[in-house]
Amino acid sequence: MVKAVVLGAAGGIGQPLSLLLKACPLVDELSLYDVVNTPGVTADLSHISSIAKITGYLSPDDGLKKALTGANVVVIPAGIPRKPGMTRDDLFKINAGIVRDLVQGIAENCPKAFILVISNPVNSTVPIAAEVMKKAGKFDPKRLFGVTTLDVVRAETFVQDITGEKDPSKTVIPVIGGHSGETIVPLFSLAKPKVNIPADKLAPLIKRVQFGGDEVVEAKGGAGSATLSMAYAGFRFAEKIIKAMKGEKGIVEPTYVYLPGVNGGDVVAKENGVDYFSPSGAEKANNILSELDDNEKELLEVCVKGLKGNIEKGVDFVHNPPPK
Ligand SMILES: NC(=O)C1=CN([C@@H]2O[C@H](COP(=O)(O)OP(=O)(O)OC[C@H]3O[C@@H](n4cnc5c(N)ncnc54)[C@H](O)[C@@H]3O)[C@@H](O)[C@H]2O)C=CC1
Ligand SMILES: O=C([O-])CC(=O)C(=O)O
Repeated sequence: MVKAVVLGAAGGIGQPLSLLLKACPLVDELSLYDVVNTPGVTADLSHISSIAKITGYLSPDDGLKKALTGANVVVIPAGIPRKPGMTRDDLFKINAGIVRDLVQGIAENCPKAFILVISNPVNSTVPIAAEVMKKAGKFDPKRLFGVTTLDVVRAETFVQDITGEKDPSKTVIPVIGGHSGETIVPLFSLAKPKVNIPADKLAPLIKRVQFGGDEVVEAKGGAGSATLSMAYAGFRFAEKIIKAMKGEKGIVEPTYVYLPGVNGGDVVAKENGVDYFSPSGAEKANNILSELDDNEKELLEVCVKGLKGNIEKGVDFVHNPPPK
């Protein structure tokens, strides 16, 4: 029995993500929660003739509790998106508190659920979620994920200009690190099947993956950031988690996790000097750092420097919250 919950379900990501989950035959029950507009989104999706039974709640009258009770997968796209000129870290002030409070709800109502954090800045909101779960004595690092799948999807898509591959999703590109600018490290040298990227095209390709989010933010001109591609990516990751829950083996997908608590993660943590990082797989933190080429090693150094500050900021927020 799979009960999936979307927190922030009425938003730009929340709506199409809820649509994909509603249509997914692996989901038995789907519960939506938002502070606005959940009844309308729920009524609309409820007319779709798929397996998932759908319910929707607003914040009053224990809405969060009702949505979360019995959940085993919770996806969180709640929070404000960027406008042109902003960094993801600029969202911290508002989104940190939103994620903290929603994860507190998870700790109280469905502590064993898999938690998939989409809300930015992911580099900090995942440590926030971990600290909230730790404080509640409910933290299981194998059940908390920062969703970085959009970076993988972008790497697959953008490299197609070079490979000419008909189906870009058939080229597997590990993307490690975090989820903002230079903390995103695509590893084109480890692409499967191998890709030959001309020297003059590699740096712009890497930059495009790292700053792909900005491309959408600029194009939307103040109306938000990636929503549809994010819903696709969020669903792709959620579906893999559901398949793993149902016993499927061999699933490999980069995702931002608390390394010391995941299989093989302690080695990756020690080598990088950071506790939160996206290694190359969710089920097992494959240590591929020794396989990087010299350029990728340099990118990784820059990544780790950026990540350290983002992680500390998230951890500190839970233990020393700013005055309300
Ligand atoms: N991880 C990733 O790769 C990506 C992350 N994002 C992030 O996802 C987040 C959401 O983006 P959009 O859907 O475009 O924003 P949006 O503004 O369209 O939707 C956010 C939704 O969250 C709801 N919300 C706000 N506070 C809430 C609370 N306390 N409880 C429940 N719901 C609450 C809002 O009412 C709204 O419906 C942003 O922080 C954005 O930066 C966006 C794209 C990619
Ligand atoms: O760029 C943003 O703010 C949204 C995001 O995380 C992305 O599209 O990768």
